[in-house]
Amino acid sequence: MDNKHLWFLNDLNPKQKEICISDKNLILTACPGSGKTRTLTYRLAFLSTIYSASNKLNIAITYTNRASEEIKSRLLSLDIDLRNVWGGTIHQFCLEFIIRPYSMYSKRLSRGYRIIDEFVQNRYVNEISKKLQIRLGFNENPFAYPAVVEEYNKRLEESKEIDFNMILQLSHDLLSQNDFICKNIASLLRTVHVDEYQDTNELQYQILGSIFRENNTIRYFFIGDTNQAIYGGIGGIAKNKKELDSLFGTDFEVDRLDGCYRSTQRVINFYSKFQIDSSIISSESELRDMTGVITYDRLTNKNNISNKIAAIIQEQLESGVPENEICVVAPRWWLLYPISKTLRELLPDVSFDAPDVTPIKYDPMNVFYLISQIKFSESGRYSSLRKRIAGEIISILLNDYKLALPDYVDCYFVLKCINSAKICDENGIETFTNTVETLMSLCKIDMEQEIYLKRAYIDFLNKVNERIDNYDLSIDMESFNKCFREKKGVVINSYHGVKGEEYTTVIAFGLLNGYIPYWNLVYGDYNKRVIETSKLLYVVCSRAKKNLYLISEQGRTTQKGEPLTPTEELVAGCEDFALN
Ligand SMILES: Nc1ncnc2c1ncn2[C@@H]1O[C@H](COP(=O)(O)OP(=O)(O)OP(=O)(O)O)[C@@H](O)[C@H]1O
Repeated sequence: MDNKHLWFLNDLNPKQKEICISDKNLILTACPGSGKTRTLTYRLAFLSTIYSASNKLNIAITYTNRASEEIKSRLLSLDIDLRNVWGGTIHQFCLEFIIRPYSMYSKRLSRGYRIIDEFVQNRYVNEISKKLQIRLGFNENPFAYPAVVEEYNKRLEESKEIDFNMILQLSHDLLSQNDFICKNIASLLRTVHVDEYQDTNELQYQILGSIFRENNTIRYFFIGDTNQAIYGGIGGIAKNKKELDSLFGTDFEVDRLDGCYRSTQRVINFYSKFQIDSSIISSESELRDMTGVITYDRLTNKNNISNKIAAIIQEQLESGVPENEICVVAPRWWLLYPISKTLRELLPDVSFDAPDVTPIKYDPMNVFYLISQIKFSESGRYSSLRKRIAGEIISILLNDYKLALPDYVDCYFVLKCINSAKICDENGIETFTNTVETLMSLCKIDMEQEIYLKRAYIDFLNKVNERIDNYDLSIDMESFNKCFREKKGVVINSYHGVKGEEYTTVIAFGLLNGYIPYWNLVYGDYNKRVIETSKLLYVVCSRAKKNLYLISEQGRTTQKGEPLTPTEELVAGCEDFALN
């Protein structure tokens, strides 16, 4: 391969480059900002370039859709052909490579299935608990009751439904009972990269291991940071070399990246106080020696929090920080929604990339969500994305619902049907129902006969109507278009949602016992509490390049009216640090 095609490798430091072109099975650990994502992206670019004539796939499994979209857009900006690159979450991998192509080998899936979302799951669980006369307490997990689990599973099986978690279990079952499936999938792959591997759960490791054992020429890369393992509560584990060697039946190399290209040394020194496996991190950033701002505010009252944050944003913008380099974070979405609204009112000239309460909730595995995404997003733009979504709609109708579609139905046909459906400016729901009816009729699908598809449609409409009622939303087209509009500006997101991202200025509020750590840890094992809380603080604070504004606001209370107090681990971390 001519070196000029690999020009992008010059953007890496020698260690990153060595890892990028390595042909070993590797566990790569590194501190925040050390270039894990950059190295992973460039490795995909490298593999795609040197094996451009091969169909074998280079897989990147990411924790979130946002992360995989980020990697794909970085690859596109490097002008890399994405044909032999696949990126997505482990659930998407299982659906695309295991469940859809091999559902006929599963008793549970062979007659068709639909994936239910949280809305339907909650409805079922509430109905079942009521029927079984179980009164659920605040925050109580209904699945802790075996009778609920039994009834719930029975109900899903009867109605040919599966939930999100079952995707993994059913994939695992398909692989463990059918060696040929593992072999077939293994023959398609060249490399598998698992980003944020510290958040991988046991079942996910087993799925990946069983594919690898059928073809040990696949190269596996596990990339992560154990200090950022914030999903331990839902089963995330960073397996060590010995465990991975034994599961994959191979010899993994362990390597690490050092140096942080993101933050000032001062920010690093601050967040290092929350490190679990202590190691010294040096700044390699151009900002290295800058002082920036690190403050901790325990005096602002919750009623004044929007004014306080608006003033910080204003000051940052005036000092030249661009909008998209400022981020406001909180531990819970319900804390963020009201702030987004008031910040927009207080700063009408500023754009926000903020959570909006919209009629349609993100649910990319639902065929009706995908139909609405095409109908309500701008039609002239992102033609390759729209084509991909149309392909996904066909795949769900064929594979999940087991429908027979006429031969002429392809991506272009689906797009044409959806685009041609009548728009009703004052009524997004009517526009949506027109669209579904047009598409189904032109694809010769009789919804009255397809009861499972019909049920999914009704559930989708019910959810939209419920959101409109609960949040008092408008039903005009603008309200629906807003669901899919690309957002730009000051980012407003949750602590977990900003993992992997970076901003010049991070403003974090809601740093209170009960929110971080959450109640289950406040009353649980003390050591566990300290570890989990420190990891979350580490993740949040390490997003900042230069400025960090931390706020434990006053005036918030428990449901019983007890005042919430500042997060203890943060108070201790700030004690001997020279704050501004
Ligand atoms: N060799 C390098 N030279 C210059 N900048 C770099 C280099 N490597 C990484 N960076 C920059 O450092 C920043 C952090 O990189 P990246 O996001 O890949 O880190 P990370 O290890 O994935 O961080 P985190 O663990 O927090 O997600 C990015 O802005 C990236 O472009």
